[in-house]
Amino acid sequence: MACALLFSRLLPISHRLTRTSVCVFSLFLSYVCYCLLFPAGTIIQRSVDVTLSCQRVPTQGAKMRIRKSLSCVSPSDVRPTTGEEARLKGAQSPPSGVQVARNDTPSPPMSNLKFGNKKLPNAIIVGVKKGGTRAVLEFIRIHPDVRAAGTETHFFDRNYDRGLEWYRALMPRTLESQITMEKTPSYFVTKDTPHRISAMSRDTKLIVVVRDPVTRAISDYTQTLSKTPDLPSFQELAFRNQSLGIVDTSWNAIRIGLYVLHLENWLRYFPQAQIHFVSGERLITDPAGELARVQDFLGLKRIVTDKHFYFNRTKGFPCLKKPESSGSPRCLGKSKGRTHVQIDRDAIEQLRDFYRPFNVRFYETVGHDFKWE
Ligand SMILES: Nc1ncnc2c1ncn2[C@@H]1O[C@H](COP(=O)(O)OS(=O)(=O)O)[C@@H](OP(=O)(O)O)[C@H]1O
Repeated sequence: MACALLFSRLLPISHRLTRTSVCVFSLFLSYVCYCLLFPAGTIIQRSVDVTLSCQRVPTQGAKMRIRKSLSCVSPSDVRPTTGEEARLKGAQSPPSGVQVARNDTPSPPMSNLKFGNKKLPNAIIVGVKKGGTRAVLEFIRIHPDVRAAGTETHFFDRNYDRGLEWYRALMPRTLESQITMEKTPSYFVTKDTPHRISAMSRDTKLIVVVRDPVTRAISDYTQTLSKTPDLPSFQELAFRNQSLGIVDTSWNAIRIGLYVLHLENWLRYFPQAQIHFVSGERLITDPAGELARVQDFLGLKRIVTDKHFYFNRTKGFPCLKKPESSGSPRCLGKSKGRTHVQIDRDAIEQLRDFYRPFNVRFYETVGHDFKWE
């Protein structure tokens, strides 16, 4: 418009052009100036680019929708990203040509998102040796909210000096909703273990699988004999003087069965409500019933039920229809459910007499009669 006014002033007045022709000429000059300042097609081309960028991205599924929104952002929309967005970007890189501001905050690796983190156990099967601890662990770990260390860690009795991080590293990865478990049966009879577990966490839930101490001692002896064939006889180890009925309580196979004495040590550090006792006998006759109580104790939904078990006649024990690690039925290994060494009746009766008062005290303390007679 300024060009047009200037031009009209320069025209000789004598030409006496009409007002209308000046206006038309001014408009023409305005158009020429405009075209010189803004090359043709610039605005049109840009708007086409943005439209194509959005159309190229498929729109099925949530991830695709997120990608679409990223690819369609205008530069003014670009801003530092939140952790969640950064993770999404890790999975889906933005399309070429779209500049997205980088977030320098490291996002968790995808492996963490997929498998969770290694956590110290929330619940530990602390005993007793030969009580049925492996069966309880294998049965409870088919629950989707339970993950367990496969092998016995012996952290609180043999490896305590290695530190909690060493222990944590042995644990499986768990999601926030899952609980971590391990089993080491020797914990129950190790003096230092209760206070060490309580130092890790006073909230740790404890499970003890108990079994008739006489049968347990024979099972223990059978296992040792399988590894040490020249072992003295059961009676020689169990009694200081069998004719007088004096039992050798220094022999581990006998000592472990004095449940009430070991329990007293645990009760100095943990309230009884935090210790759950599984009957080793009922674990064989009614695994689903015992597992229902274990799930209740752990605050889990009752998912492991009688549908998960079948009785294997050859093995003579309940087995899993579908264990955690595979889709086929599975019984516990050969070392679980062995034929016991024959022990004479008198020795068994003497041991029953020996254990009776300890058993009664144990029943009274835990408020349950296990009927070991
Ligand atoms: N379903 C099933 N299958 C096989 N075995 C079963 C099962 N349920 C309980 N049990 C009993 O578990 C006993 C072994 O106990 P533990 O696993 O605690 O032994 S160990 O301390 O880990 O060595 C083992 O003891 P033994 O019979 O003396 O071998 C079994 O009686």
